[in-house]
Amino acid sequence: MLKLAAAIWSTKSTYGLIKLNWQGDPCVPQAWVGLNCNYNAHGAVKIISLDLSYNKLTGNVPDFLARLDNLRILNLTGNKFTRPLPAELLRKSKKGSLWLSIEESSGGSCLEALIKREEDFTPRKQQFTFSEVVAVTNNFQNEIGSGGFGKVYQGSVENKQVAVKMLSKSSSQGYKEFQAEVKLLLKLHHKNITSLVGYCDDSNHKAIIYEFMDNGNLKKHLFDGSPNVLSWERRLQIGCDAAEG
Ligand SMILES: Nc1ncnc2c1ncn2[C@@H]1O[C@H](COP(=O)(O)OP(=O)(O)OP(=O)(O)O)[C@@H](O)[C@H]1O
Repeated sequence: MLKLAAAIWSTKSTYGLIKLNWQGDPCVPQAWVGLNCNYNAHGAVKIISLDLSYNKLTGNVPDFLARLDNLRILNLTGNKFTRPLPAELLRKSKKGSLWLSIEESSGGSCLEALIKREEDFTPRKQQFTFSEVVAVTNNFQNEIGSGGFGKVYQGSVENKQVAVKMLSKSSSQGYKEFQAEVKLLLKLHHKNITSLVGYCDDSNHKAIIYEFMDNGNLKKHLFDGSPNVLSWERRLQIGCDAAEG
């Protein structure tokens, strides 16, 4: 455990590959691991995901992995660990607080697994007709911005503020990107990712409806030209939160 912590500190990086000194197994002195971590208020490292896959690791899966409170994704696939796995790891995985991959046959990436898990939980109607979009935006009354897809309008769905992005025919991002964004957001939910409220995929009109984000465009708050520019600590935290999402 100590060696893992030391290795992580030495990278001074929140993402990447590090070399791990695997204690207690002379056959496998080092392993390449992918990790994603950030820091708590006291500067201590919090590991969110750990990818130990395909490192030919043997022996017991260390108990301390179950004590990493922030760990959400643990990929142990493609090793030769002794069974059973630590009971606490299995309990967390069963409870849903940890995505654990151990079998090669389970296949797929962590992202695919997370999406799969969401698919099991979220079947609800999110498709809107164009006339519903017209009603949601009060006939496109309030344009709040424009981006890669086209114009963005403010609206409301069931008394909740929403932002409606209309895919314009001249947009730099086409129907493929539109479909990819909708498909992904339908399945993926994370506190740091703006959630999808719905979409419209009529033959002539395409729209994506998101939850409304107050306080304007983040870009304005991040750059020095802003009158209320945020502190560097705050900006770094926002960067880490966005990357986590
Ligand atoms: N969910 C939202 N809540 C509030 N305002 C939003 C929301 N989404 C977009 N906007 C507004 O619309 C503007 C354009 O957003 P949009 O995401 O289309 O452009 P972008 O940031 O250039 O991204 P991209 O090029 O990937 O589409 C934003 O700057 C913002 O003012």
